[in-house]
Amino acid sequence: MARVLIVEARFYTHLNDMLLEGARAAIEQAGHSHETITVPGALELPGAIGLAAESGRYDAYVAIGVVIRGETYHFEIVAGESARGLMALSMDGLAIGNGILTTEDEAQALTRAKPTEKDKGGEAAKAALAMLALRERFA
Ligand SMILES: Nc1c(NC[C@H](O)[C@H](O)[C@H](O)CO)[nH]c(=O)[nH]c1=O
Ligand SMILES: CC(=O)[C@@H](O)COP(=O)(O)O
Repeated sequence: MARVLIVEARFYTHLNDMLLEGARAAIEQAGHSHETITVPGALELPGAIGLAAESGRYDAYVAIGVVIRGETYHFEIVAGESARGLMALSMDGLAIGNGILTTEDEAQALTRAKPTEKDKGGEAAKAALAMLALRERFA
């Protein structure tokens, strides 16, 4: 049984709850255990996963968050840098699923967050588990 850490940027509570539901269901259906920690925003996700990885307690990580375009260039920073940070951690060998939605509006985010629709939380959890399986295969 793998130990999966879900790291959630709690910026849009109602959307996060749906992403979390999907991620937890996917991990449980695969027979693994999970814990969840919360950070303020998507920019904190890579740093939090990096800190958690140093503990050696977890086998895989799922990053959950929602970034919705506003009026300024801030969207590009938050969306791009959070993904870049996760990618850097992946290249260091961590098994990570990226469940950060980056959308134009709330309607796009809602469709993607709902477990009964695009289920991006579940998709990210499955990606993390797939990367863990690959790591074990090449160990
Ligand atoms: N605008 C969004 C943010 N912004 C906050 C940053 O992620 C960060 O917490 C802040 O700059 C302090 O370091 N975060 C989201 O998750 N979603 C957004 O739409
Ligand atoms: C991530 C964003 O773009 C957003 O939340 C910030 O909005 P704004 O650009 O209107 O300050």
